[in-house]
Order: sequence, then structure tokens, then C-alpha cells
Amino acid sequence: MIPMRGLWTTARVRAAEERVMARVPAGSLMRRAAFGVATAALELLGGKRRVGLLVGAGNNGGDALWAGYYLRRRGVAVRAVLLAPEKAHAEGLAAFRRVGGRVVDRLGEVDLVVDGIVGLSARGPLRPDAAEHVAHLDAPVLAVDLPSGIDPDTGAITGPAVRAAMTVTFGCLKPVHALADCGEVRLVDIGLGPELAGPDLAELDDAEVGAHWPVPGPQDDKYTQGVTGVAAGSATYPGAAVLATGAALLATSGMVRYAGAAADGVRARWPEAICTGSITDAGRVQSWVAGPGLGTGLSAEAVLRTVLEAGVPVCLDADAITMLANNPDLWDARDPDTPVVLTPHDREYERLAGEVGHDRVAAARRAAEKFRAVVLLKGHVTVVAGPDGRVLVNRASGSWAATAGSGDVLSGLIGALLAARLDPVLAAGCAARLHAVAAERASGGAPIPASALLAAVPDAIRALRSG
Ligand SMILES: NC(=O)C1=CN([C@@H]2O[C@H](COP(=O)(O)OP(=O)(O)OC[C@H]3O[C@@H](n4cnc5c(N)ncnc54)[C@H](O)[C@@H]3O)[C@@H](O)[C@H]2O)[C@@H](O)CC1
Ligand SMILES: [K+]
Repeated sequence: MIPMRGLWTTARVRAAEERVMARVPAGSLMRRAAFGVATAALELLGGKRRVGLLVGAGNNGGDALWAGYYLRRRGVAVRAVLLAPEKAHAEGLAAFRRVGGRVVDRLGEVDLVVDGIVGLSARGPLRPDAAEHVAHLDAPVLAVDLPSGIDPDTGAITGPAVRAAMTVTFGCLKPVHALADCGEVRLVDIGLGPELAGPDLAELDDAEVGAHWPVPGPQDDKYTQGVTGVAAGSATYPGAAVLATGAALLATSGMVRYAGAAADGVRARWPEAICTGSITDAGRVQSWVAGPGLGTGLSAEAVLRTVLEAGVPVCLDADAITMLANNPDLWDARDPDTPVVLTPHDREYERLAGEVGHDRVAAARRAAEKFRAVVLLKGHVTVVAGPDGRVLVNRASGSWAATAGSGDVLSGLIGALLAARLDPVLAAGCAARLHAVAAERASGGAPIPASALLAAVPDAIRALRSG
């Protein structure tokens, strides 16, 4: 199994830190952390010499003050604003003052700001006094542990927050580092590794997705890569069917069967797809993709029942999700032994499982547990939660994929990976990553329609496989 980039929640980090602190000299973890911050600061300064510290009430501020101490010893001019002077970290402040660090009311002109306002204990957005200092910054910001004002466990930004050019974090990555923009993220080892069991969430990187992507071997033929069935689109709206079928065709070298009223449109665009007008004579498949553009009437319900009882993994999107939300009895048709992947956007999620809220990971987990399904919650950060508690997250570098038809492409990719027998959590996670990369490559900085995203799928697979 390929290791993923793990992320640990604050409760787990604190527990690990306590165990490490019990056996190392007091203050040594903080000094190691601060030395890492100072090293990154020197790099960002690139020869410039004025640093400002924003120092909050806790150990995050302590890290900043000790970083200021190390920077002073390298001849950097460092001044600090203490946001809660009576609570500032006493030893850090004493050390900072000892080497000539200055405490000021306002930072004034500096070349780099170190954000030590709040770290792992952060709750809610920046408070007004901190927000006031942050609002007037025009130098780049180096965040200590995480950009202050962003929730460490959910990445939620609900008010003023720091925007960081770089974040230096300690021991391990936390959810915020995958769920929100922290600038470049650097990890300083403070010896937590042995105290951390498996992560709470993970991020797939490009090379991992490339390594998992199914490629045919010398023994393979058109059936061994898996046959994907697509039940999508309608005679009036063949677009969703054309996009989902195309994505399944481009994702793997397995065969694709299309079943539905858009058969003529699909056949005209994809002569290699085996098309029939009705799901009852579609033939055998190893997975079904159902929902995009399908409609929600009685015949669509019959299609949904057929795929749910087919005994193969199913990816359900769009109208299929709406039908399940309107009529939960449809779940009764489900073969309990086969995986289901649901791919809602926020509004579909709300119909299905209530409000998403600020904690998107918790929302995806709730629905995964409720429906015993893999839930891929779409967004700028895509969260994939499995019924077994595994969570994969993928943050897109841009939002070019937020366009009509883009979800149809995603469901086709997932269907093809399911047909190739990839583990369903991994299938959803790999498809989400590839989809984001295809959107980025197709776009190159300009808006793109979903058909351009689709056309970039082979290029994205090549890029991930060589990454
Ligand atoms: N525990 C450890 O072993 C280590 C901790 N380290 C640092 O310690 C940090 C955690 O320190 P603490 O637990 O003391 O707490 P923080 O420094 O994260 O927060 C301090 C206080 O800020 C206040 N606060 C909460 N939300 C706020 C908001 N939105 N705006 C303004 N103020 C807010 C709270 O009163 C909180 O107690 C880590 O993020 C890391 O930077 C590092 O020194 C490495 C070692
Ligand atoms: K911070």
C-alpha cells in the first residue's frame, strides 16, 4: 500500500505532544519549532532585515517570540506587537528582550510578518484587535503552525483570517493544511512521529494517484479492465450521457456500455461505446454510473432500482441523488454487499442528509455512515468519506472545474475505476484528483467548458503517471 500524506486532528496532536513532552526537557519542543520558523523566515527575507511578530496569548505566540530570538541572533531587526501583554509567553518574551527584540504598539514597515496570534487552540475567526493589525499588513506573512483565524480541524474561515505566504508547522500536518489555503506548507520534525498512530484524514498526491491508476498489462483484454455501465442523459438532454460515457472511455482501457434514451447521441460521439436504448438489455457490467441528466420520473426510478440491485459497485450522481432524497424507499432495492459511491454537491447533500455546515469532513462522514456508502462531497476542497471512517481530501488549485457538466465527467471517471476494481474510497479519491488536474491543465488560466476538461483527461493521466 502506498503511504498517503496524513493529517492529524488537534486532539490527536495534543495527546502525542503530551507524551513527547513527558520525556524531553521543558521548552525544548518549542525551541525546536521556533528554530524551524526562524530558518524559514531567513529564507523568505532573502537578505532583507526587518521582521514583525504578531504575538497572541499562548504557545503559538511563544513560538513567534523564540523565533524572534533566533532571528535577532542572526542580526535581523525584530519588533513584536503583544496582543495580550499580560498573557504573552514569559520565557519567550524574556529571551526576545534579552537579545534586543523591541516590543511596539504597531508593527509599522517590515519586510516579513510572523503570525503567532493563535495556533492549535484557535476557535473562530480573528478577534477584532488582532484583525485590526492583520488588516493593515502589506508584507508577506509567515504563519506559525497555521494561519490565525482559520479553524485548525475544519479549515473553516468564518471571518477575518491571516493570509499566509508560507506556514511552518510542527510534528505532523493538521487538517487545516489540506482544507484551507496556508501558502507553502513546511513541516518541522519535533519528534511526534513515534507517538502518532494512523492519521484522521489523508491527501493523495499526484504520484500516488498515478501509481493506483489502472493500466492494462500484457494479459489484459477489453473485459479484464472492467466494463463500465452508464445510465445517464435523456433524448432531450444527451450531453450528460456523452460526457459521462466519454470520461469512462478515457479513464481506462475497459469497455463502456451506455444504456438509455440518449443512445443515438452517445453513439454519434463515441462509436466505441456499446449503446442500447434500455437498461434491461444492457448486458453485463462491473460497475454502474447512474444519475446525470437521467430525470426523476418513474422510468428514471426504475433505472435506479435496476442499478442498485445489480450486484456491482455503483456511482450515483445528480438526479439519482435527488430521487433517493425524495424517495428513501428506493434504498430498499440496494444489494447490501456492493459498494455505492454518492457524489453530491452541497445542495444535493442538503436534500439527502441535511445542512453541510462549516465542517465538511464531518458532513461527509455523517452521510457515509448514514447510507453505508462512500460519499464524495464536491467543492473547491473535495472530501471523500468511506463508511469505514477513512477520509481523503483533495484541494483543487483553481476553481475551473466549477462548470456545467463537470460532475458528469467525474462520475464517469469514478465508474471506470470501480469497474477496474479499485477500492471505492480510493476510486473516488483518485478520480477527484485526476479531475482537478485535468481542469487545471485544460484551463491554463481561462474558463473552460466540461468537454475541454474531458478532452484533457488523457493528458492528466499521463502527467500523474509520470509524476
Ligand atoms: N504543545 C506543544 O508541545 C507545542 C506547541 N507548540 C505551539 O503551541 C501552539 C498551541 O498553543 P496553545 O495551546 O497555548 O494555544 P494557542 O497559542 O493556539 O492559543 C492561545 C490562546 O488564544 C486564544 N484564542 C483562541 N482563538 C482565538 C482567536 N480566534 N483569536 C484570538 N485569540 C484566540 C485562546 O485564549 C487561546 O488559549 C501550537 O499551535 C504551536 O504553535 C509548539 O511550540 C510546539 C510544541
Ligand atoms: K498562527
